[in-house]
Amino acid sequence: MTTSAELFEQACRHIPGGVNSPVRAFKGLYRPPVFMERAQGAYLFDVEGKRYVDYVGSWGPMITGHADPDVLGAVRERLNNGLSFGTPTAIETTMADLICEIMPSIEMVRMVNSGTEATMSAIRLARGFTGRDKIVKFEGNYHGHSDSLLVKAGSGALTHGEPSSPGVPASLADHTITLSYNDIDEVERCFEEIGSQIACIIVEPVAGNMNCIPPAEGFLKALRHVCDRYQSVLIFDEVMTGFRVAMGGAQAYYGVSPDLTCLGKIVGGGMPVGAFGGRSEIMQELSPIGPVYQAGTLSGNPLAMAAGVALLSKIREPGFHDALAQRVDTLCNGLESRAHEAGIDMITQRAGGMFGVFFTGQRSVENFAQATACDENAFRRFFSAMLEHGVYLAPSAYEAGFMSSAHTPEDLQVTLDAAEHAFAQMTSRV
Ligand SMILES: N[C@H](C=O)CCC(=O)O
Repeated sequence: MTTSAELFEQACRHIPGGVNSPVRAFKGLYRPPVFMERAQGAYLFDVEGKRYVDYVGSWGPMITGHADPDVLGAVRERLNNGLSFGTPTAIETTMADLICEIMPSIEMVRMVNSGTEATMSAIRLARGFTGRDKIVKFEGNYHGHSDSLLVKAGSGALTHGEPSSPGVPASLADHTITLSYNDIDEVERCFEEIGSQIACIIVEPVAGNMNCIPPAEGFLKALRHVCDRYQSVLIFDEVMTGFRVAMGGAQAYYGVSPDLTCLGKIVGGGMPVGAFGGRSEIMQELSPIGPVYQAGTLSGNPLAMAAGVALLSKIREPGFHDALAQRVDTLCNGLESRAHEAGIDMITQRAGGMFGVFFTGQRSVENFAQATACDENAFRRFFSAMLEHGVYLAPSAYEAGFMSSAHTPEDLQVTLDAAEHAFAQMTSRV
């Protein structure tokens, strides 16, 4: 049997850092990443045969668990027709209709291949529509790895200590204004000064790329008002939150409509898919009807559409998201009470089917400064102990956890038992 450590060594020969996305590398966790062999329901199975209860869910898409038979069946059914045609196909319209029905703020939508493409394209469209260059984003929000957006970013960039990446021209980064998440006064001050130059605000309506930070009361509404006042475009990056915090995404959950929405993860059912859409007036600026260019050889790929349509159709069932949130509550309440009993400063934050664990004595974590002030060492010890006890959490203190409908009460109990062991180990080493 080849171990994860051996596979990692082999991978590092020809793949930078041995991984195809940095967050997978377990950097700073004092051990090589675990190589997985297969996944089923709530579980991952590694190459050495060990089973893990999984709360990463491929970073979000696996909301009904891994290898969902309905999603696999939909892909199988299409497979023999061919992989990709580079022509329109009817299932792209099925997908567009479904998205527009589920998220009424989206009147027109275009499919792309990843969340990064979705946000990058939405920014270009907002700039083209308004004729302005400057964009506002928030510190610790991550919108993929395109140049304009890789400034003071969260996710892997933050995990690896480089929230702003070399390789982004300073002249381009100059157009990106980064403000503090949840600080509406700062947003208002910025717009009072240069509002007429700002094309858009892009925001994660729940900041899931610096752990899990819900919006402060009134924050999203205030962004809506500011954008209306200055005719800037409000973009919700719902790559993570879309179809997860509620079927209609964070915009339904918090009752605020953006002008444009970026989607990814669940919309592709586990295949590489993204989408961006919104008000027709803006979307009609896109080529071939408008002048803003955006394209993709594999965009709207029929297999990917089949997977996405099958998953979206399945999770529309009434009660699905309430049950998911209920599981998150059971898990988070259980973690908090066990940490409390062990005398460990730890809190959880939640939004529908996503959650975060913070090692802090604070009562809540609301922004980048507070998130980065949490005890990363405690997180590392917790992560390692949980892994040892068969629970796979995101290997970073800055990533949200994801629940699926495949997680059973027994899986949650296994997780809470593992946490009890982990907290005991942590206190015995302090
Ligand atoms: N937080 C990232 C995406 O949402 C994690 C996935 C990745 O960067 O590979």
